[in-house]
Amino acid sequence: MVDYSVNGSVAVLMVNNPPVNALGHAVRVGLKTGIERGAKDSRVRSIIIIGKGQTFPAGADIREFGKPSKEPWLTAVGNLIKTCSKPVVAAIHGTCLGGGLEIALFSHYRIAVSSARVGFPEVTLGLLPGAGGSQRLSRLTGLPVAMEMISSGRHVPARKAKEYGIIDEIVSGDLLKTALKFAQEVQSRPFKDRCLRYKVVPNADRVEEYASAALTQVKKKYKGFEAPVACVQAVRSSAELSYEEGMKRERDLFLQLGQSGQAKAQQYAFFAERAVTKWQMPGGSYKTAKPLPVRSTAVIGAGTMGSGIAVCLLSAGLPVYLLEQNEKFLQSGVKLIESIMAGSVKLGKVSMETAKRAATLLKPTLSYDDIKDVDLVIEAVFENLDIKKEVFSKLDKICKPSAILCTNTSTIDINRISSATSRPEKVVGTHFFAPAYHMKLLENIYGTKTSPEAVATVMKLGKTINKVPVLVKSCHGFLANRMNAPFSSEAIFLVEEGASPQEVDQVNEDFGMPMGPFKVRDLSGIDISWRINREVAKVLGTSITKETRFLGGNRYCGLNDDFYDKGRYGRKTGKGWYLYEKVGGKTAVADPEAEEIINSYRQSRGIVKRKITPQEIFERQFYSAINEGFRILEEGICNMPEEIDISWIYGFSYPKYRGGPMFYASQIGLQRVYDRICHYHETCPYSIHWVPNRLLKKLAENNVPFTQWANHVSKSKM
Ligand SMILES: CC(C)(COP(=O)(O)OP(=O)(O)OC[C@H]1O[C@@H](n2cnc3c(N)ncnc32)[C@H](O)[C@@H]1OP(=O)(O)O)[C@@H](O)C(=O)NCCC(=O)NCCSC(=O)CC(=O)CCCCCCCCCCCCC(=O)O
Ligand SMILES: NC(=O)C1=CN([C@@H]2O[C@H](COP(=O)(O)OP(=O)(O)OC[C@H]3O[C@@H](n4cnc5c(N)ncnc54)[C@H](O)[C@@H]3O)[C@@H](O)[C@H]2O)C=CC1
Repeated sequence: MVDYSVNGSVAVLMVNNPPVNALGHAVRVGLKTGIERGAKDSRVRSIIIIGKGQTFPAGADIREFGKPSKEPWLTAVGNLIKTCSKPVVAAIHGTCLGGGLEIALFSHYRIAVSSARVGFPEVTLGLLPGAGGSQRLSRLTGLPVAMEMISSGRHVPARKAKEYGIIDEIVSGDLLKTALKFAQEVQSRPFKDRCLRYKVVPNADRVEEYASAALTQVKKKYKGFEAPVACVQAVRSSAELSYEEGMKRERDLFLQLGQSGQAKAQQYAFFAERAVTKWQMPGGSYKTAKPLPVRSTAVIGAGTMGSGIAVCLLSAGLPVYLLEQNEKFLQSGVKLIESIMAGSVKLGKVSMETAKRAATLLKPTLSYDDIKDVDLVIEAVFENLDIKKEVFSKLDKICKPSAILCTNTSTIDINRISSATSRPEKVVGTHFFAPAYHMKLLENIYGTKTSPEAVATVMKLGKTINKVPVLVKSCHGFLANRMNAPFSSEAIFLVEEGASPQEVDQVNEDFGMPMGPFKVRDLSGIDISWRINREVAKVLGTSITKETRFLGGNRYCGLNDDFYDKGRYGRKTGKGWYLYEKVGGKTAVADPEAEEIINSYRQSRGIVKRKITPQEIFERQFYSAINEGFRILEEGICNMPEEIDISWIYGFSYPKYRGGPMFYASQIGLQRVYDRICHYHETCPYSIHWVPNRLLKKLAENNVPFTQWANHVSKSKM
């Protein structure tokens, strides 16, 4: 795990623990023995720590967290480095993160190649640097930088790290060779004063000012997360306490966070995000299918979603033909793209160069002839099967045979769309979430005839455009929207029965959702849900009228339709469930006119308003979604609960510190969740989504641990 060799007068400790050289127990033992050996070795006058392969250690081995800790701890290894009688040089490439940066900061010198990145990402795992990082970094960089770096987990490029004082020298050429030269040079220099613990924290007297600014910022930016606040407190203690006391404070905070549910959930989410990349479908998987190259693209429909999708592609440097049905819509799409880009530049999310390049890569058109040679097309026209079929039939005729034809439909079964083409194997769903340029989820959907090659192509595309792709099998609503349907319907039923949209939204926001379901409806457009409901009715061979109380045997509430009829489509019309300051406004306030629509809806149907508790609001929305999640697993729409949780985190901004709805259910206890679902099945019997799921029942009765749920999933997908 750590290879010891001597080159002239320099000992080289080469960490060899692929893929990221994580500081697991064996590596810590190896480093300890290596330093001890180097200190005793009479040939050796200085020591290098370096990573083999891709990277310097990228942190502790996260898989060891929560298990009984085994000595030596990282702090003990670090103390050996710090007090070593010979100078220790950390030679950095790749990612020097978390425990890796702790090791580097314990070392007497740090050199790095320019492509290296350093950081303390512990906060993203619900933790803080636990081996003294919060005490040492501030002594190097000063309090504001240390507070920002540690509470954000940001990876800092080597050059910036040099400006901050973290890196002593940026080097080029072969890292080991350069490090050997450097390590020889420093042998004659005094190095005891290089030990960071003896340094004074710069501007320590301004700690109150810095800490209060940092706390205000993190509470706003990372609302609900415990770790960022603790990170600021830990750094703060480096200025307020002695080094020893500061170390103790950091350790106490680390242990507190380590025991919190948030850390467990965030660490689960870390591995879940990686697990979903290992996709499988009948006839292929991430291991066997090869993606086709995507060098040029087209987006059909330049509305809300089409424009956002175009921005994603353009930002990744891909040329985009933007095709609309007429000049007016085309121009408004182009304007939308320009304004999204300008907004992203203003927020520092996109560089000016990227925005300028994007403008040259965008090719607005009204002609299908222009797109005949593109590698991949994404359709984002109205959510109407007939229109989509017409578009796909045209694409089939015009596009080159190898082109991948994608649809951004939010609900329609891919098989119904691909049936309009002669190449259903090339048709795949690429479902973006609104706003497409911001939300990270890309729900990729395969139909019965979609080829693994087409799937591999859109899974890779997802990574290229910086999304988190999750693969699901086609069904009505797919994974995310199918689960969201009961969640969202229950929100309306609750208002129908007596809650206000504000009360429902508040419960969701208190739980950690960034926006309640009514604010979300206003954002995505009440006209969109209106259209979706009509499509559902069409599939069911029926239609929706003022009298509709059941759709397909399921409870139906027409409140959304009343808002639609009044032209209240949400933000886009300046009013929906809320009132906005202007058309396209963002500030939602309660609107007496909306309340009036709700009241008259209730009156006209003889509904007597009742008081509904926050607990009932929470359970009816989240538990109905969880029940649907188990149905999705049971049917093999996805392979594992991680795919559901990641879809919620990146598609609906579900709070990562709760892990995702399925993980949350495992923490509540499946028996309790199952019992409450049975209760609502009795009290709200008119919704199919309350029929208690059999898989959930089985897992609850047998007390099956979360890690084994996937073994009970239908294998029809493989
Ligand atoms: C490094 C990356 C940026 C690389 O990204 P990429 O190339 O995209 O690869 P990935 O697909 O992400 O990863 C590849 C593969 O590697 C796995 N992996 C990655 N990182 C880790 C890891 N750190 N541990 C384990 N496994 C890892 C990943 O899962 C993939 O495998 P797969 O899942 O099978 O596909 C990127 O990977 C990345 O960002 N990684 C995480 C970096 C990170 O977060 N680092 C920080 C970790 S936390 C840390 O370092 C904290 C510490 O060091 C704490 C030390 C404190 C010790 C002191 C405690 C004091 C109290 C103890 C006292 C107790 C006793 C008492 O006194 O009572
Ligand atoms: N709005 C949302 O939150 C989300 C919507 N979706 C899906 O994305 C698709 C598009 O939705 P929005 O962008 O919201 O709709 P939109 O109404 O904002 O835009 C649709 C655009 O398609 C154009 N169009 C219609 N027929 C066309 C044709 N034959 N050829 C070329 N252009 C045509 C229209 O002129 C319009 O500009 C739908 O399938 C919807 O279900 C998916 C995820 C989220």
